[in-house]
Amino acid sequence: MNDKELVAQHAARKIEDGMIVGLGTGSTANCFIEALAQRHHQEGLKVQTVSSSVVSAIKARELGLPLLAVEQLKGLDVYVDGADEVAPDMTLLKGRGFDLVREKLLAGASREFWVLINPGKRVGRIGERFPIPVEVMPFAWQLVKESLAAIGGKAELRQTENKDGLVVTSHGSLVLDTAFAEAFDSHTLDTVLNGIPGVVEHGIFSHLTSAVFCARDGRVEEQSA
Ligand SMILES: O=C[C@H](O)[C@H](O)[C@H](O)COP(=O)(O)O
Repeated sequence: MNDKELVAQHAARKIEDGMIVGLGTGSTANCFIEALAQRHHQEGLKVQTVSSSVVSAIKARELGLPLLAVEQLKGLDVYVDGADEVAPDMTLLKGRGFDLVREKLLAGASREFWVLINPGKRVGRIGERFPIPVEVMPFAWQLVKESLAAIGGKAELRQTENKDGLVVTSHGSLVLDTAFAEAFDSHTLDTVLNGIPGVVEHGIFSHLTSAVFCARDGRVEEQSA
């Protein structure tokens, strides 16, 4: 069993009968969906799920997990997802994929948010390895880019892998990947980004994480808020 499967199974074992479970997006979240489906089928665990992306919804449906639409939700018990960076205070950077808006919506609406990682995701500060993904309304990208420059951010529109077009998120936004030359306080930047007109969402997840489960040397370490 690899680290992603190990940490996914650890999280899936904590799910209880009757819970509404949010499914994240990405390779680690995929392992969790598989582990949860296994418990649902083998142990008769009764859960309802809601997905942060079309990809996760398709996977959940294929594996026979009961799936709710986000529109039906008034809240959920736990949201389980991976992350790109995790700071010591459990602030996250997410959004290397295309599903940032629904990911943050579900994380914020959930009673608990569990983040599944390996030690390679830990950083001293947010933005250490990746630029900050900022989702923008397509017509606003140039003006938002100027606003980001005014606070010290160098923003580039995210291109498709083979550089023949722009990435469009599942929400229909463009992404400005924004690097800051100077170290910044992630909570302050979170607030500042939230206040820029034309910004739909961004990848800093502050004060949302309840627990980080980290697979290391065949064991899972837990860090709780
Ligand atoms: O938008 C992407 C998500 O934030 C993912 O959860 C994140 O990129 C981690 O993905 P993975 O588990 O594949 O490393």
